[in-house]
Amino acid sequence: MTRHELPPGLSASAAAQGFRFFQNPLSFLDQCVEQFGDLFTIQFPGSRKQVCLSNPEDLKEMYTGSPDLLHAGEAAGSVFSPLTGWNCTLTLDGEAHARRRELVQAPFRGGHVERHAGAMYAIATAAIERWPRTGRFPLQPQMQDIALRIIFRTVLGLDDTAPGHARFLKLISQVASLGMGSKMLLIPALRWDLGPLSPWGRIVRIVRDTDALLFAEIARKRTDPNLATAEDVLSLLIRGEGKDGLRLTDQEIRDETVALLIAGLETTAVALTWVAERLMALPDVRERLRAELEPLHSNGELDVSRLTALPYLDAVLKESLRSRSLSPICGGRVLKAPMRLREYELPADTVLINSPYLLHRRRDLYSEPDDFRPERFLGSPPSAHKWTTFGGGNRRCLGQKFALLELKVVTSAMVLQTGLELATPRVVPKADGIHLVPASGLPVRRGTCPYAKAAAAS
Ligand code: HEM
Repeated sequence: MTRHELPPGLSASAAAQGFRFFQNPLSFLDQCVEQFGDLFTIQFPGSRKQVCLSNPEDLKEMYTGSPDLLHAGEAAGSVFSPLTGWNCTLTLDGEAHARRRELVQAPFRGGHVERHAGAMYAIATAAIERWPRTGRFPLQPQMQDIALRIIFRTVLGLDDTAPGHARFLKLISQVASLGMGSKMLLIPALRWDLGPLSPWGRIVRIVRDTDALLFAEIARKRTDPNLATAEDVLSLLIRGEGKDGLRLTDQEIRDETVALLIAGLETTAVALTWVAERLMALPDVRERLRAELEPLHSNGELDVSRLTALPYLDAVLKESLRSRSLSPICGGRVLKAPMRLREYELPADTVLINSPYLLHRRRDLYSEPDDFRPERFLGSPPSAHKWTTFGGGNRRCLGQKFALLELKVVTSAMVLQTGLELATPRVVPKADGIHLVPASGLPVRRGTCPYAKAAAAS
């Protein structure tokens, strides 16, 4: 029997659900799954009803369904459009999305991405050198700094020698953290520009200032004699040509760049922090990883071109991304027509969301899910709808290859260069905007590192 009905959900008001979710998203989701099973409905203030999926069969339907029925751009745009606009890969849908994605994906394909490995390694090793030698310090801001400098260099083609680089770095880090952290983006009713001191007014001005720098950089690059050979993403977007022969306008390049900053900066920084946490908490894993890296490391130099071939490093990262989900929920799709899912006929305008947190902890998919076991992924890559860190289907993360390379390079630099130790007995995840981050920024201290000693002695 077909029913036009949503799966069950909490009877609390949207405001109460929103409050509880932002207080503690994990216990909110745990309670829902315990009460209703792996398909339930939630609602937050000012937003549509959301059906939360964490079963691989349901996720397959969502990720492989028709892009005309399932609008991911509309879902993303309802949150991010104040920063990105509605005309970029992240917020477009249908044919326009497919055409744009083809163009913007080119710099993130194999071949292009690997060329950034050397720069990523140089940035990571220089940053690690600057970490405090004594005492406790929070690791998360350090990882944010590395991810920021990597994106500045590889996406914008800029480094510390660029005029005004410090202000540019500050602004893009503010835009990226707004994208991931601001409740005003998640709750449109809070968006009131009451001047530069009001919370939304501040955001509007940060975006305006960043735009001025981005447009100036696009104009500079267009006349740069090195444009034809430059490998940074911005230059490739300027040079890029779609199948229809069309090129991106300055406004479109600006929107795509902001979308890449929002999608790619905080995500990678948080992932790096959790990988570091796992390695500090699990010395056996760390030592096995160090042994795998050793043959690639001589005279203080690492052969980064061989990192992508290391099976244990790859498995450690995938297991870290499984066991420490960056976002409790992600990947919204707005239904443009009713959709059948199990015994439900979901009405148009419902939003489907994925909970990687719930999916990646399913006992029927991952035995003893609380254990950290990279071996799960050794020789058997994660299957599409059972491991959804990067989403799926036609909206799968466009920067996945880039992100995994960055995780591999920075993690290797960290394992080889430092003997980092946890400076807190218990690491608790806490919600920060749409991300789960270690509480207190993950306090750490430097310990001893055999490789650092060898380098100092030689
Ligand atoms: C560990 C790091 C990262 C994680 C976990 C991550 C995760 C995701 C997820 C879950 C989605 C939504 C997919 C869906 O709805 O099916 C997404 C989309 C996207 N990501 Fe990433 N991401 C990461 C890094 C990056 C980086 C480094 C970039 C680029 C610099 C990037 C660019 C994008 C873009 C442009 C989209 C939108 C794709 C589209 O709608 O067609 N991401 N990412």
